Amino acid sequence: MAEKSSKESVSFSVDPFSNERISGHKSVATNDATDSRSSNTGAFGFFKGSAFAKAVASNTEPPKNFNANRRTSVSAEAMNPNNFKDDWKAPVHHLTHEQLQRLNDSVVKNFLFSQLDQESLKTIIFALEEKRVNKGDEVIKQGDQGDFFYVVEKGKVSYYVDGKKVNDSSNGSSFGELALMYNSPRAATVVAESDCILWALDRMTFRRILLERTSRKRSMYDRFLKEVPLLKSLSSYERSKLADALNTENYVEGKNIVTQGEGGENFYFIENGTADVIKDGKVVQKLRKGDYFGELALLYDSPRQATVKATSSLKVVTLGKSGFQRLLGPAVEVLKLQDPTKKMKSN
Ligand SMILES: Nc1ncnc2c1ncn2[C@@H]1O[C@@H]2COP(=O)(O)O[C@H]2[C@H]1O
Repeated sequence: MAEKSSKESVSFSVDPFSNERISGHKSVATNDATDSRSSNTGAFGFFKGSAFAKAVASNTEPPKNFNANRRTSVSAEAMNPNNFKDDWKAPVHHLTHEQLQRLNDSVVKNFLFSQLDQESLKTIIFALEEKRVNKGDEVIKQGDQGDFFYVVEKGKVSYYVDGKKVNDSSNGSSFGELALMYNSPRAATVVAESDCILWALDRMTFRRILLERTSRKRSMYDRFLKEVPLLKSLSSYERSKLADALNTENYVEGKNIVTQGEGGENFYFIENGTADVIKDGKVVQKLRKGDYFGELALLYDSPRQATVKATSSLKVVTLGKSGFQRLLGPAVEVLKLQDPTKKMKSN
């Protein structure tokens, strides 16, 4: 297919309090490779210092040749992102300052975007398109071809497979990745349970920027998650969504992972190695592969109730607060029932 190169002028010199739209104006196809983009970080004082501000206001070059509406045939794409053709262009949408503010406050905080480099984050931000749907609207129909991946800014959606409700999700969740990842028909119907604000990301931008990470994480954590007793009640799809949110950390023997009295942001599973749980200077529990810790601070918004120290070289899988509340599903009830501080009191 003959591809045109494009040139777009991305002007960031807008009044942050105006409703003026910010972005590359929708791509204008020309054969001129020169770039008239300018950036003005001053306009982004609102998001000062954040990864979001840096991504949005960065001077670095967005991918060349943005093109809003190109649709690549499914069969032409390989699963391996390295095999993508290099003439890809992400769409660039106009975003108001108010939209950017909302993205900054919610969607961009999603773990899916948290470890992206600045350039990728910027591409994603401007490729996102706001979609408002009403209660009862069908956002995705099972069996259809996949076009967009969605992140829920606000509202609740339900998932139906063969007419039967399988689960639901709300603020901060995402859906519609399967058909884009596997070039398969939509695996479920997605219906808005309330009026919703969604952000849609086109399939090619999803594949170019999020596919590899998502596939890698899902396959990397799948075997381990299947073996964690706490997660036995999760479906394989719920385990996949959980895997998206996980990260790995390594500690040397003797290092504290969490410290009694401090605040807590993460929940941990031990992937390899051993650790001691130490409360008021006394070892109260020994942990090994498949065990978890760090749940109490997140369940009750309390300081860490004990210190956890690596007693060998230790590899842990971490889950942040928002994922913890959203992705552990029925396992959260199990965590509450198994609260070790309650067990200690009743002993
Ligand atoms: N149990 C489930 N099985 C399949 N898809 C699900 C399930 N729960 C939620 N979904 C989401 O529903 C989406 C429908 O479109 P996709 O198949 O692209 O991706 C699917 C998932 O993101």
